Amino acid sequence: MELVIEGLSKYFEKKEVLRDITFRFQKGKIYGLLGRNGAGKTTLFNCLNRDIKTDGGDFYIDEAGQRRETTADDIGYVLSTPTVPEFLTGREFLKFFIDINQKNIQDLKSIDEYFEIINLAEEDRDKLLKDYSHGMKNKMQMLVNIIAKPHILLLDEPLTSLDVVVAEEMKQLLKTLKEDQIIIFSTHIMELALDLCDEIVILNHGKLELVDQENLNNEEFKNKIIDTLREESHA
Ligand SMILES: Nc1ncnc2c1ncn2[C@@H]1O[C@H](COP(=O)(O)OP(=O)(O)OP(=O)(O)O)[C@@H](O)[C@H]1O
Repeated sequence: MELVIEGLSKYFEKKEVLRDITFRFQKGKIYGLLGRNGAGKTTLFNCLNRDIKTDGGDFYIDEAGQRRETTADDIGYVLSTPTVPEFLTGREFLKFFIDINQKNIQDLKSIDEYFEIINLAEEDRDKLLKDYSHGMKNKMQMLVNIIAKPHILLLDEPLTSLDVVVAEEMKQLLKTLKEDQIIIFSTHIMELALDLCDEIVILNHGKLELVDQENLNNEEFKNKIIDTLREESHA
């Protein structure tokens, strides 16, 4: 399975944020999406999630040469600012999510087993989501996406608010998920991208560009990424 983007463009008034983007993302890989502030990473995710309209181009799923449109079920989107129904407890939210998605969930587990995946303390499971910390809400968002296992997982700066232990657990979890999914992960943290991702993709001048790792060691690769990102500031 591949997510194919062809000639995608997006303007905000006269500002061209995404410029004729063409790229193929492959199943089984975690892609680190790097770009400077305002480069258009969130805009790209919003387009792929159909939250905003594109101004040109197309994207679709290619399954063994068969082209099909993406559906809402294909895509999971974890926002940097988590949005959860604040009036529900963690347990009520999970139960509701599982109830409405039951037919699509493989290997259904108990609610508490799901909480164990994200190491949410027992005392927090019956608290209202409005009283969860930013990191805890983020973990809940990650968890529903882990349960639903969409074909394409878009993660917009998801680990930034997690403490080091949880971030490490999430990284390991993402590595186990990637086999069946395309994971696109935007981050400003270069070490995280290098550590977690199979490919590094830079959003530069409104275009997506794969950074070829060749035989570079981590330090050289890092410098190459910074050089590419720096070039944009002179554009
Ligand atoms: N709804 C909108 N209306 C007008 N301009 C917008 C809108 N959304 C985003 N932009 C502009 O599009 C550009 C890209 O923004 P976007 O949020 O996609 O960047 P980003 O790469 O995610 O940035 P960051 O890393 O800082 O989060 C910015 O110049 C931003 O001001």
